[in-house]
Amino acid sequence: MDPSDQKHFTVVDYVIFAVLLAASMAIGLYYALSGGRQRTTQEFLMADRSMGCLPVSLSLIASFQSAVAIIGVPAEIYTHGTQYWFIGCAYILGLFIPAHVFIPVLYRLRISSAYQYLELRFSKTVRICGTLTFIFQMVIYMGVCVYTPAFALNTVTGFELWGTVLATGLVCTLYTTLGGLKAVIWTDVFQTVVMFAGQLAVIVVGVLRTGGVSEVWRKVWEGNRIAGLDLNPDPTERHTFWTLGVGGIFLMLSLYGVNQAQVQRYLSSRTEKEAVRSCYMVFPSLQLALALSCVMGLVMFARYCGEDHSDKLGSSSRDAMVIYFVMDMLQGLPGLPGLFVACLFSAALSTISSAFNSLATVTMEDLIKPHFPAMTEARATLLSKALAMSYGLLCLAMAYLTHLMGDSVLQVALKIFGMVGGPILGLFCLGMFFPWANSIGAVAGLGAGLTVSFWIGVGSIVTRTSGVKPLPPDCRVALLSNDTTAAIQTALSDVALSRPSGLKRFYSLSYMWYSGFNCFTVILVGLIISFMTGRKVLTHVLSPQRSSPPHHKESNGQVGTSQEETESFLPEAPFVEYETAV
Ligand SMILES: O=C(O)CCCC[C@@H]1SC[C@@H]2NC(=O)N[C@@H]21
Ligand code: NA
Repeated sequence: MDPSDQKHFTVVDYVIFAVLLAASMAIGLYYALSGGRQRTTQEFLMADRSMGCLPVSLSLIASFQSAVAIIGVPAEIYTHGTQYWFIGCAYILGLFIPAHVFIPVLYRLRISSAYQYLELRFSKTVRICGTLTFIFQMVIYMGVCVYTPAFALNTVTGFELWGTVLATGLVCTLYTTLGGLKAVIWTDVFQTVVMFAGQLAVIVVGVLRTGGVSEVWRKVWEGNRIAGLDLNPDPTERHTFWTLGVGGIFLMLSLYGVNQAQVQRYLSSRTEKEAVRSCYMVFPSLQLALALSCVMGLVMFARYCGEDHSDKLGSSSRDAMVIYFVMDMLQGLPGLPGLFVACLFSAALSTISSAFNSLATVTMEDLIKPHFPAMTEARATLLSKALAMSYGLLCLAMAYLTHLMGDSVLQVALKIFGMVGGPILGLFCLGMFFPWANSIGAVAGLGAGLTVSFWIGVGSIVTRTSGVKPLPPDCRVALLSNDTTAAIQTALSDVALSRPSGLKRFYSLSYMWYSGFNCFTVILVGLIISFMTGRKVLTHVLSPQRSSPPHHKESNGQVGTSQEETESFLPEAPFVEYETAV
């Protein structure tokens, strides 16, 4: 991109960005110096289980609404139209099921790591497998989240790339390490507000500069960006109501039902009711977040009518074009470009800090504490902080790796969730809904699920055949009579989608089905292996009906549940050993 076209920042913009980092830092310091001063893991990792539903719900949004969505969704809408908006239909069951199935089971166990459930239900091995899979998923996802805003900004504005990544990563690591989960949740609240404000500013200015609402509507309507209800049942069709509205439910369950970052927020709520309420409160905010990013894509389309600006942006993807659009809109309005940069980094920081903290929690609870039961609270807290710091640095390394991935960032993130989050969801479903599943079946199921998911995922990258054709690129085309446009569309679609067959068809499964498909693979294989290896029938499973396990008052008034108390809560009924199936 030639320097003359680069959009520059005024001093005000840099100041606003610095204020964002400073405010986040201040919140971190406040929680490092107040309350219990982060001296126990209960406080550092679980916020003393004292949180209310408002901060928890905003923090739940912030955890999986990163710069990837802020940049990737408008690029998606600009290129392919509003079909993606139907993922909003998945939020209904995608939040209702976590609120009434996953939260009751996990909250009553008074655990810190979601994967402790897997040991209680299956075995320590299954727990370790779940934890390692989660760590793998979040480390890659973190890299994408750190890299996205820095790369996009650098392409368009010359904003110092690695300096930004470093500044963001270090500030985030610091306040997460100093202030623990309380700081992470309250910075999430602050950053979510900044995130919405930034997107709203771009939309308002964009609409005003593109001739007003009616003009924008006319252009997006004639640019056939307003998608109808596409009920095409073909699972290889990238975005349809089924892949987004139904496949998206499994994506949501893998994130809002069993992902440690979200489970930890439910567990940090002061009561189970608060946790359920926070889950309900996510719904409107998530719909708002989705609407803002979709509308931003529509305004961008109305502004550029699908023209290709690669001459200005060089080879960079549509993602970078979103930043180009924002700078084009906000140029000359001092402070607004800075607000949008703050919005972008708020989205990134709030996701990364949640990832650090949840990674430190599971590493501590699942991988370290079981081997050092006698470790003192002080040492455990110090170690947790060291872990948060080291994950922070690892994340910077992952950012560089992202540099090497292709694809639109939204697609990369959603594929990661589908490929890795899907099998973990399958593991929890196997445990909660299938009493006759046993540990061997669980491990085998997870292994099969991950194998199949990477087979499809890698296969789809290698055989990138049906590269989805964007809709007609230009408004002018759309201004033709509808049947001409339809004729062009048909011609395009016939040529583009040379119907893949056999294995190629398998590879071209929509990535929005990865979560559901992999979840079912784990369950299916898990059940088959369980039947083959002799069934242990649980007379009752850890289900919502059960009362909470016994717990005792610690000396400092804290409520705790010791390991033996949890075990006493376990289905103590004797396992019934069946003859191994012939
Ligand atoms: O924004 C990201 O970091 C990842 C992309 C969005 C992840 C999923 S999509 C469904 C749900 N809605 C969100 O805003 N985030 C999650
Ligand atoms: Na975020």
